[in-house]
Amino acid sequence: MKKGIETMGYIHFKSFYDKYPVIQMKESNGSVFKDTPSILKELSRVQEGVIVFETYPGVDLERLNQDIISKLNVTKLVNIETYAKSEKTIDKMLEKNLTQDRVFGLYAHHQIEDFYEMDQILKLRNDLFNKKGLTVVYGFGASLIKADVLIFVSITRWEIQLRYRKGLTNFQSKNSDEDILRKYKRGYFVEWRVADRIKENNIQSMNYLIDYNDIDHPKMIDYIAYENSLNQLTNRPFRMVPYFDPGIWGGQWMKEVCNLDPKEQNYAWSFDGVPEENSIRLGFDDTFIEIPAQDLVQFRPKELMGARVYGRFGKKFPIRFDLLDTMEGGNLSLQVHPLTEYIQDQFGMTYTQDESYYILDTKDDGTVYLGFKDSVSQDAFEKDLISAESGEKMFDADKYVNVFPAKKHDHFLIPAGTIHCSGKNTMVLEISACVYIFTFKLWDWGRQGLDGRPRPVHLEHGFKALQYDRNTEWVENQLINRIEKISDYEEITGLHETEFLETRRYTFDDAVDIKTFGSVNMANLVDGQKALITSIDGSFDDYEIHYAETFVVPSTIETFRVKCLDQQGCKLIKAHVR
Ligand SMILES: O=P(O)(O)OC[C@H]1O[C@](O)(CO)[C@@H](O)[C@@H]1O
Repeated sequence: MKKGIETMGYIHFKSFYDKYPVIQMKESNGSVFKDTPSILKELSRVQEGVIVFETYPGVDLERLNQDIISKLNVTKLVNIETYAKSEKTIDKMLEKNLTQDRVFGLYAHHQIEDFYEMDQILKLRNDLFNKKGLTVVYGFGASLIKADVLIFVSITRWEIQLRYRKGLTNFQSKNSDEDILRKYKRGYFVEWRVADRIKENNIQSMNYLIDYNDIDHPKMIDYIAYENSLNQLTNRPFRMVPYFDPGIWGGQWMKEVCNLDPKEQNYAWSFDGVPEENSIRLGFDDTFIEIPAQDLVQFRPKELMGARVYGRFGKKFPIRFDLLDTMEGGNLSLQVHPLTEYIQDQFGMTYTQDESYYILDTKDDGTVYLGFKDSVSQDAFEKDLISAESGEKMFDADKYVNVFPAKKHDHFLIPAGTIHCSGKNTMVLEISACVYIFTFKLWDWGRQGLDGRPRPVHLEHGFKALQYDRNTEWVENQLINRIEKISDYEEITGLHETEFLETRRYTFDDAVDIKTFGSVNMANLVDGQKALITSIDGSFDDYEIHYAETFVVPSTIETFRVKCLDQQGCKLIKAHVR
């Protein structure tokens, strides 16, 4: 270790991990407004007609009104949300989607019109028709009124989740103190689906987008700059902004490797490869605009993912990378994911949560629980879990489930239906299908969640998913280090034949050329301090990535070159859709 560099011992170099990646945009004819005065100057040019602020659920309407709208020369102001159906009517309408469960619902197919008293909206449309002066309509659903100037006011899913924790309510709900899981469920299964449909239906008419993630510093771009940025992103590698969250089993590794706050108790998850949850920072000179990465999936699906993948998955991004840190932490819950037919029938999701654990690091006793031991009695197993859930006794997981030692660079494949969890002292890079909330916890080791309540266990769902024939021999043969050598530097490491992702690992100390196979690729530098991604045909600028960082390569790039910038050599793992 070099003198003067402080480490906790998980890495022998100073981490270059970038927590706030900004993707620098090249010049466009579009405009960027980097603070409130410049937004006001631009919008004040509109003196007649209707400005519509279509706000994503979770945007602070009071502040929007106070800091921006009230500073315009408004003749008539309409908060569209005052025309929404009552809380009771909406709750009744959503009963089937929200269910009684704390976690799982049914994807909503509603449109924004379903949430509004449409006869009153029609009347409002008539009242506003040809009105003199400036009318401003704002709120979730404001685009029900035809705009002369349409502004999307955007915040990211992670920002919404942080606001839920501070008391943000769901749309038309007085649920400030409600269980966070239920608020998230309402967002995930209903509101975000409806909000993304509004974007889908109105993107062609959008004039500006306000990035309202930082409530004190709104920023804005016009449609040309926005469109041009999406185009640029489909032609270059990029990273999404990661976020980190503590958990009951969380560890200490990411603190050091990802440059996080050492005073936090732990970090469990990092999501950095989930467009629905992560964001992208678009760099314009000395400022940036943060947009949900989902915008790129929604508005450039074919270029981003490739025609073949788009044809198969539509506007759903299929690959997920995330980090699970149990170093000096605890075991994840013992869990299983639904089979495809079950997730389709019960929840309305089209494909399932197939997973894999790529091991980034372990302590000497790092483990992965995977598959059943031989001759397990299903009856005894279920009875023991049921009595463990009722608190009668602890569940003896080791009696039923294989526990395999895990070491750096092992790859464990976890097709849906396989009982599993990462043990403590194991640092996992999860490489999975991009479905991420359909986890049926079976046993949580008798502990409480960080909120002091037991975390939700779903035995009934879990029992329907478990595949009892996945025993020790089957797991050893099918799921652990199924490495196929392609060349001196390239190997296929998975996933299992029932999973639609293929993963390839590259070991190199100079440079490698990596094919994308007509699919979007997601990759992570799993060894080496840094590497440079370069274009073979000069179509994009060099892009530096660092140890443990995840990045995306759009399908438009057929082959990319990665140069190792570490004398000790590099390893990179990437996934594409088969
Ligand atoms: O349920 P636990 O114990 O928090 O496990 C970690 C979770 O994170 C995921 O890996 C990703 O969401 C799930 O598969 C899993 O439920």
